[in-house]
Amino acid sequence: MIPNTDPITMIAALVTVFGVAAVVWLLVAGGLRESPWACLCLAAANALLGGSFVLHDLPSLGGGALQAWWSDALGLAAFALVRIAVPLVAERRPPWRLSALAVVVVSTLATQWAEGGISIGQKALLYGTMGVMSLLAGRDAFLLLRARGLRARLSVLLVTPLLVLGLLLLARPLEAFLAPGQTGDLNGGSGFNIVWLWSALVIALALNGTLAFLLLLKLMLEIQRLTQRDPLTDAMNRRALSEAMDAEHERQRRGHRYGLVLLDMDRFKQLNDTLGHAAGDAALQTLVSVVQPCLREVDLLGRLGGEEFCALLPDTDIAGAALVAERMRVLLAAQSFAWNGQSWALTASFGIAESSPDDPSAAEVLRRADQALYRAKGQGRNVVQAVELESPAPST
Ligand SMILES: Nc1nc2c(ncn2[C@@H]2O[C@H](COP(=O)(O)OP(=O)(O)OP(=O)(O)O)[C@@H](O)[C@H]2O)c(=O)[nH]1
Repeated sequence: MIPNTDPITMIAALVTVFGVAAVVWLLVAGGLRESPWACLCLAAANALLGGSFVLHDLPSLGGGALQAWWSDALGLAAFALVRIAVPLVAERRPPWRLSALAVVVVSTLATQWAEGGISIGQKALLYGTMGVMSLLAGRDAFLLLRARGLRARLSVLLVTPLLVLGLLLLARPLEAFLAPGQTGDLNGGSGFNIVWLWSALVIALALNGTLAFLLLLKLMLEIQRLTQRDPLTDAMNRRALSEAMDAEHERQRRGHRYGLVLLDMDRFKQLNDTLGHAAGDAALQTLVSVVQPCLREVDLLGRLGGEEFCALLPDTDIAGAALVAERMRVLLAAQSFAWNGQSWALTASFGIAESSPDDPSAAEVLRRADQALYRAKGQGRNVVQAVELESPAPST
């Protein structure tokens, strides 16, 4: 049951919520330094929404159509900012031109009407645009959450405040059209207005919560990336790859063999000494960009340290690993690498191994691949080598 509250009290509560949220977003923008533009947009959106309600309710301004129009225009600009903020959280280009155009066009058209009194058409245009912007922000947030790997149901749940708010905004002109003159202004204490204000209050809180969650999710994924990725090459780091190898070794108990391709850049120290450390870093990035496309989506590439990398190939035998390694070797040797006008032939040596049910752990498979790599280096580098599994001793 919705309590029968005085609309002025409800509006005061809404203004307080928007005011507090604006301050919190400002503090987050300044203190966290994460997605500052998105946070500033959200601070401004909350401030504008609060301002919109204050303007709506301040009798000292004399009321009238123009004051009401200003109040709605601030609300419109606030929704444009929410629409812009969602892609900004994901560091994507926001549709700011379209949103600004919508604000300018709709405000201009609405001013014309405001001069002759607020019409149902004006309401439909203003609230309709706000509602559509809220729905579009909800859609963008949904796509963002899905792209970050969240399940569809959870994503829908999280963006529900934006969608409900969109529908709530669309309900106002519809209600004005269905019952003209019945409810009119928000200050009127009609049942519809009270329900609308209560819903707006709850959704204002939920909306800010959703947007804060988007930011938190981004931070969590960033932390996860930092703990699992090598910062220079963006390949997996040694610990993450080793965990993936252990998991794959477990899967082997259910009959899934896997292959390893261990690769080590040739004469990397010489490259560093001749062209400099920065050139060495660029060469490592080039190596990853060349070998990564040789892998399937299920394969994983990790940097074990220095100029040594390892590719984990699930459901792959030694022949498959040899094919992948040879493709990598040929592509890398064909890659032209130059630093400050000086070209350098990039090559790598490869050691491959296939898991066996007799291997006690993934470390044993890696040890064989390392043996093979050592052999490849001994054979003059830029070659692929394998170490055959030792066949069990014949029983006597
Ligand atoms: N630029 C750069 N150099 C690194 C990095 N990590 C390790 N190194 C350097 O990589 C070099 C590795 O040298 P070595 O282990 O002798 O290997 P190599 O010169 O490639 O010799 P071979 O493997 O036998 O062909 C060392 O000079 C390290 O300082 C890095 O992240 N960036």
